[in-house]
Amino acid sequence: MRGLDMPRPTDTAAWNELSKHADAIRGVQLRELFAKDPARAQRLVLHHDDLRVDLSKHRATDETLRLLTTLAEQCGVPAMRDRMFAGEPINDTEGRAVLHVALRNRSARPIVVDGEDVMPDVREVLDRMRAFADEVRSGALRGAKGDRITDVVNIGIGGSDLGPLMVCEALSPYWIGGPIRPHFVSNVDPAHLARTLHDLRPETTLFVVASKTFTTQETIANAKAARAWLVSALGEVAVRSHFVAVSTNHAKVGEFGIARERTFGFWDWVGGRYSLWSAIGMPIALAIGFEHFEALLAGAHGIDEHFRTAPLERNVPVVLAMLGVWYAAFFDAETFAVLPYSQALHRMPAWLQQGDMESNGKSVDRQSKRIEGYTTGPIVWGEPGTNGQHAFYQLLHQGTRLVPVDFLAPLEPEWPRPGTPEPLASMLRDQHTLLLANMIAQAEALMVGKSLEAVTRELEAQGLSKDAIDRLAPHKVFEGNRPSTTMTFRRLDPRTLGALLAIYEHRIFVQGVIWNVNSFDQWGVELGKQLAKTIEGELRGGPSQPHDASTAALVAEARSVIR
Ligand SMILES: O=P(O)(O)OC[C@H]1O[C@H](O)[C@H](O)[C@@H](O)[C@@H]1O
Repeated sequence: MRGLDMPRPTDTAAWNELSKHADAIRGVQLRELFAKDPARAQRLVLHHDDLRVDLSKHRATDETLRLLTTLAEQCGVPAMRDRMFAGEPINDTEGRAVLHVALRNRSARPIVVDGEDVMPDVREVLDRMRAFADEVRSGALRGAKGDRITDVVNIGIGGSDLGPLMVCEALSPYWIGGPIRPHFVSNVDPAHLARTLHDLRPETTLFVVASKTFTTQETIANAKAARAWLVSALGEVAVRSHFVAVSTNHAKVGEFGIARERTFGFWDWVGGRYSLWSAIGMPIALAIGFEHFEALLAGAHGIDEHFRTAPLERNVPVVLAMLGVWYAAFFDAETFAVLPYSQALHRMPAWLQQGDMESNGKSVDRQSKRIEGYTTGPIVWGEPGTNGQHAFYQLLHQGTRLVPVDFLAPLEPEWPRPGTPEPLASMLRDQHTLLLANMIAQAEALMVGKSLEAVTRELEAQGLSKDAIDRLAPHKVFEGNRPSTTMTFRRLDPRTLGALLAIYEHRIFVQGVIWNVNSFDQWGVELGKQLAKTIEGELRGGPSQPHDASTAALVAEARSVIR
């Protein structure tokens, strides 16, 4: 066995047992489990700080959870987790350590990569971020014409966009009315940049060019255009005071013209999709203030410690991961929906899509063999409640596919804020009550369903004929038995948000170990980038390249309209 070789899940004894157990449980209704054992509502709940994770509505018994924990052990989850924390190069196709946990390590524990503690460097960058964020927020550091900076535009894509964007949206009560408004430009579609700049003034705008590699086509194109916008208004000299960079590639940043003292670094052991905790979090620190950014880190660190030390059967990310494996392996679940009942978390599904699908969307295992006999990462999707209810919940309730879902909600509303006048304040509070009622009801409806008898009785009471009832009733039946996790917490503050996000990151990690894939490379994004370069050349008038007939026709059509 090579260093990182882990057993294929299907070769373990636990998988075999789970497979038999799944056959036995498939016909069991959650309603029956609750009727027989109401105490599961208390027993199958995990806690971390004020986070309550209700697992009782899963198609799982104590025996299921025991077997899933055994599978985690037999697949080497604890060993791999310890290797990650120990700074070993577990991203073996790129020969890199995986240490986003070091970025939020609030303890005095050193974290060593290649014999060197990385914590002093981490702390140094955090100190520089603090100093910079404080100076911009206080107005000590101003624009080229002496104006206060009021707007920060993050230019980045993928991991250099989704994390900070999602966090800034989630924590908007911490910046609305404050000194800095954050904006995010990611798409190479010029509309994204142009529309964002339309409402901004160059004198008061700071650009954060965020790119781990500083070679990403979209980011460099947007950064160059933003620079042209600034220079045409304020001259070349303004670039110094209106641009900062976040990157691991200092040489490329220098070529772009951003000085070293305006560059905030990170390291190749930070994966792009795990980087919001690094200097990639600069727009967060600028918008909400460094102390709140630190609270976010502290929340994530709390989960890191829990993940590292809690027994597997009480370990929140481990149990959540294993339930995901359970449905994918034995219930043909192809997707996984994240449904935050919190408008603030509306970009969380998008962030998680990159985190999960770029990490575990693989079909070759750690032994470089094509994966056979099981599926890997699910399709991740979701929208905030209650919007989703009026869009796709039909399929969740009555579709032919099983979709495990995570419901998430803060019990306290973020609005009204202090000072909101009545009667608006009580109306907003009341809306939050409606929001929670909907979430709890949806989880109940998915699980309990509605039987043919109940539907028939209802239709009879409405006076429908027997014929009409026979025709209509089956359409109104809800099978139920559809599983969900419900995660509730007191408030969506930076600390709780940090904890939530870290849970999902480690969930991805654990599933990657079970499925025996390297969750930390992303070769699957390369081919499209490579082909786009060739086609770009053709669209710009370069010689035609060999393509299939469909691609060649599209290239020809696009060429005919491009000036
Ligand atoms: O931060 P950058 O180097 O600009 O990379 C931005 C993104 O681009 C790539 O396509 C990767 O798939 C992502 O993992 C990454 O987050």
